Parts: sequence; C-alpha cells; structure tokens
Amino acid sequence: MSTNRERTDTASPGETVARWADSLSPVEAEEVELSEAVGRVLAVPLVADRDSPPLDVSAMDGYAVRWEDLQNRPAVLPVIGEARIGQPPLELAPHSAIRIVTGAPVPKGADTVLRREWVREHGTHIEVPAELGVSRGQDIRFQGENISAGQTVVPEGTLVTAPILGACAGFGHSRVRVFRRVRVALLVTGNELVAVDDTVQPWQLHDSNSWSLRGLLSMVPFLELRLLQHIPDDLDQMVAALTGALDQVDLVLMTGGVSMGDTDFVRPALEKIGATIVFHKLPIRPGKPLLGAMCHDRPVMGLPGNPVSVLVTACRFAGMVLRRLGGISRWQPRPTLVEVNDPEVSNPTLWLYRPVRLVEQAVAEFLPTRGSGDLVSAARSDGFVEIPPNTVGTGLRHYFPWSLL
Ligand SMILES: Nc1nc2c(c(=O)[nH]1)N[C@H]1C(S)=C(S)[C@@H](COP(=O)(O)OP(=O)(O)OC[C@H]3O[C@@H](n4cnc5c(N)ncnc54)[C@H](O)[C@@H]3O)O[C@H]1N2
Ligand code: MOO
Repeated sequence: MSTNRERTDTASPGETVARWADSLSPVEAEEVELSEAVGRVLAVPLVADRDSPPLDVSAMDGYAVRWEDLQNRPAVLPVIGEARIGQPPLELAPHSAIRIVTGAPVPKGADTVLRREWVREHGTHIEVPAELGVSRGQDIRFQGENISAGQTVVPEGTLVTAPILGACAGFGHSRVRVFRRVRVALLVTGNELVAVDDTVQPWQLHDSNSWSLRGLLSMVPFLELRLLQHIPDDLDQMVAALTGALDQVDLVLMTGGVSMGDTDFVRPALEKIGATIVFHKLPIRPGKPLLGAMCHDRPVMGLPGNPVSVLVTACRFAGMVLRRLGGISRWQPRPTLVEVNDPEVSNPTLWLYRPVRLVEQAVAEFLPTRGSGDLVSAARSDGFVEIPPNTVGTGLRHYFPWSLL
C-alpha cells in the first residue's frame, strides 16, 4: 500500500513547497527610519540620489597635476595651493601642482594625482623623477565610477545588511520603504507537554519544540512572533486557537498532531474551519506528515511533532514560505554543497535529512542519530544535508544550516 496516496505529481518535496510559496504574496510595505531598517526587506529599490563619487576625488595623499606637464622629466612644478576634503574644487593653472589629500575634489584642470612618496617635496615646489611611470588618471576616483544618479544600488526584495544600511545613508535616504514584519503564530499541540519550568512526570515531556522554533524565529529580523500558545489534543480547542490566530497573523506554524493518531487533530481542525489542504505527507524523512494549508487566505503549516522533524521541516520548508511572505526576492533556498561520506544506501523513495557537523571547508560528517526523536544529535550538529532518493555513497550534498534565512 502506498504511504503517499495523496501525492499525485512527481515534484520533489522542495518543489511542492516552493510552488506554494510562489503563489503567496508578500505582506504590505511601510516606511521606517533608517535606524530601524537593518534586517528588514526593501520594498522598493535603493536608488542612487547622485553620482558616486559625486565628483572626481583623489584616491591618495599627494599632488594633483596635469599629465601633459609630466612629459619632460625630471619635471619641477610649483605648488600653488592645497585641495582639502569637504571643500569645493580649486583650479589648477598649467605647469603647477596642488597638494591634495585622499577624498578631496580633484582641482579643475588636473587629471592625475602623484602620491607624495613618488615625488621629491621641497615645500614651494615638487620634483617629479625621470624614472617615474605614471598614467593619465592615476589615483583619481572618477565621478560616477561606482554608480550614476538614478541607478539601482540593490533591488527591492533585498534584506538590509550593514553595507546596504551604509549605502542608504550614503545616498541620503533617512527613511526606507520596507515590507512590514511578518506576523507569526506558533501553536504547539500535545497533551504530554509541560512547560520547561514545570515538574515533569516520566510519561510527560518538556515542550522543546516551541523553544527550537523560537530559537529559529528569533534569528529572523523581519518577523514578529505575535502569538505562542500551547493547545491540548482537543478538536474544539484547536479550532478556537486556529481561528483566533488567523485573525492576527500572516503565518500560522503548528507542531505535532499532524499524523495518523486518533488525537492528531490538526488536519480535522483545519478542515472544520474551511481550510484548503495544499499538501499533506511528503516523501521525506524525518517530517513525512508535513502539512501545508490555506485558511482565510493565510498559510498554515503543520510541522510533525518529533523534535528533529520540527527543526528540519522548519529550516528546509517553512523558511521558504516565511521568506516569501517577508518580501525577499531570493526566497528559494541557496544551500551550499558539502562533501559527505555516506556509509549507507539511501532510501529508494524518500528524501532524507541527516544532521551533520562541518569538519573543514565544504566537508561534513554525519552524526550518529537515533532518528527524528533524537534532539541530542541535532544539538551536536551544525545543520543537515539533503539526500535525494537513490543517492549512494560519498558525494556532494546540499547543506542547510539550522536557520530560516
Ligand atoms: N501510523 C503512523 N504513525 C505515524 C506516522 C505514520 O506515517 N503512520 N508518521 C510518524 C512520523 S514520521 C512522525 S514525524 C510523527 C509525527 O506525528 P505528529 O505530528 O502527530 O506528532 P505527535 O504525535 O504529536 O508527536 C510526535 C512525537 O514528538 C513529541 N513531541 C510533540 N510535540 C513536542 C514538543 N512540543 N516538544 C517535545 N516533543 C514533542 C511527542 O511527544 C511524540 O513523541 O508521527 C509518526 N507516526
Ligand atoms: O518523519 Mo518522522 O519525522 O520520521 O519521525
């Protein structure tokens, strides 16, 4: 009997979720102060307000000269002035030099800068040695050589990094249009769960999934965890919690209760409130019962409750949905390749996700693991690799760190 009876196409699990993510729209945009912009996602391109550099400037401390005045060497040129940083350009008369500092505007008429260590300095004049090789334009940063006014520095959909924040300031943008933060609800299901600071009986578990997910979510600067709720395995309570959450957020993440047990109420609860199930059960291990649904126009993801399944499905699949909602244009994963030495023959039908530790650049080793309940092996790992069906032996695999970004 097929264990994947609901799957009708041959798309890989990554493609199935990517298609869904692609069908979603990013959240609305808002304008924020530059001081609030790092880690947010640009909703408009960052455009240069003027040329960069805005005029020709010196790249070195030295002397601004005319290249043609250097043609008979040794050349002796009187120093007729000093070009300072933050002051408008001076004018260079023929057969003379102007002392200049790094970043100062190149005087009108000058086309070359001589570094001071290349010439003999005599206070009122400089001597340019015969043996010096200088090209026209030497050590000048030309107006607009980085970018011209009106051109795009980075497109919309880019996460604002430190250099982008700097570029915003450099181009005079004191306020930035970004996508508003993605609002997320985390609904953790299970009667067996107790809080981390509660007494735990042998048949109970401390809720670790909400903490694993909070760890991942807290590293995403463009989201806001609006709601975190523990729900018992009860259909009515799950319906009520889901309905409440959907009113407040852009994405609902649920853990547990999504498999075949009689008390696995995630799917029945979603169906009861009119959700469309986009997929349920993907050919992956761990995390096979993963569920994606649309409810009240909002995506809901049911992550299988086992602790490693939650982490893997969040990083590999929920991350795509989150990045898409957040407005990131390159929301598809961009995993690096690592070499692994796989002692096993992989599964003929399932995509496997195995915790690994990076041992050197682009090389990873598998950690012993007892499967999807083994949070210890995940805690000792740096991330995981994806092993497609029927992939055997040593080779390059896609590596995903424990991250939603
Ligand atoms: N008959 C079948 N049974 C199961 C199948 C199947 O295909 N047929 N799939 C298995 C797979 S694979 C997974 S994964 C699990 C996922 O099931 P659920 O999403 O319904 O998860 P639960 O049953 O609620 O929990 C599974 C496991 O994880 C522990 N858990 C749950 N939540 C937390 C939490 N917040 N913190 C720590 N630990 C948690 C829970 O106690 C269970 O031990 O289903 C298999 N069964
Ligand atoms: O897919 Mo489950 O996560 O194997 O235990």
